[in-house]
Amino acid sequence: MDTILQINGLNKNFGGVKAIDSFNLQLEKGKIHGLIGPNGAGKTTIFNTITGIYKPDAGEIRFKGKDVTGLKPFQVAQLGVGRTFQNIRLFATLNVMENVLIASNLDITYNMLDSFLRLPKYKKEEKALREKAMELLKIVGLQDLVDAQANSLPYGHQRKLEIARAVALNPSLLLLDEPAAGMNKEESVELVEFIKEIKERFDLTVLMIEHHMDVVAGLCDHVTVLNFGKTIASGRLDEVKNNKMVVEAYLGEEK
Ligand SMILES: Nc1ncnc2c1ncn2[C@@H]1O[C@H](COP(=O)(O)OP(=O)(O)OP(=O)(O)O)[C@@H](O)[C@H]1O
Repeated sequence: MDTILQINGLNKNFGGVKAIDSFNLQLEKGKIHGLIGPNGAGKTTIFNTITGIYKPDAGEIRFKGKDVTGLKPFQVAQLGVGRTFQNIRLFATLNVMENVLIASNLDITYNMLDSFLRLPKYKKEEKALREKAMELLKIVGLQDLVDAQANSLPYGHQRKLEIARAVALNPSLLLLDEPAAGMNKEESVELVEFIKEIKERFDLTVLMIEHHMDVVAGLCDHVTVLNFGKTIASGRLDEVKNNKMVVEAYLGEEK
């Protein structure tokens, strides 16, 4: 197996709160892994630590074999880790195509002069970026809305646009923070198909935080269940969902 992300003994405290307590994870390339658990369990803190927003107090994060612990967010992104946020972060007043192109622009190799003189290198790369953006927008089903302002889109479309934007950066690992939040049943069924499609098409490995168990069941090969920063179970969803600690901590809340 080819491990893409390896986390060993990760700790993060906020004052007296152990937000992450001795967290370990081994994520194999091409898998979809779920992080689940009740509110405040430490899931988003794990994402923020992987992506360099927080420095861990202890532990190690290796991405594709490289130690990335404590790197800056832009360095982690450049190495191939893309993410979305729990609260959607789009450029609200830019249109759909512009939102995707802005992300793609982190990937360009032409320089200011190429761009100013509109030299062939600039034109060629711009064309390729637009084509990829359009392809992504087709997969998301937003191809007819390229000129629509991001904040005019319905919520479900904004979530999909945010994922398209993260994928435009060419990540190999995609972190999705509650992609189905606020979606109705029909939208979350569509989302499951959409995530499967982009995973195959762009050869992604996915780590996702999700509260909708139908979405987790539809996508995740494995899940890790957290409570108060600690891993209380891990395995396939059907294996862990009847675990006593899990039922008490989280799934029990839904019954
Ligand atoms: N920047 C911060 N400063 C202080 N405490 C924080 C900070 N970020 C998170 N925490 C605390 O760390 C713990 C874990 O929070 P975190 O947001 O990671 O949980 P979560 O599992 O993502 O929850 P949710 O499902 O509600 O998003 C909580 O007790 C939270 O209050």
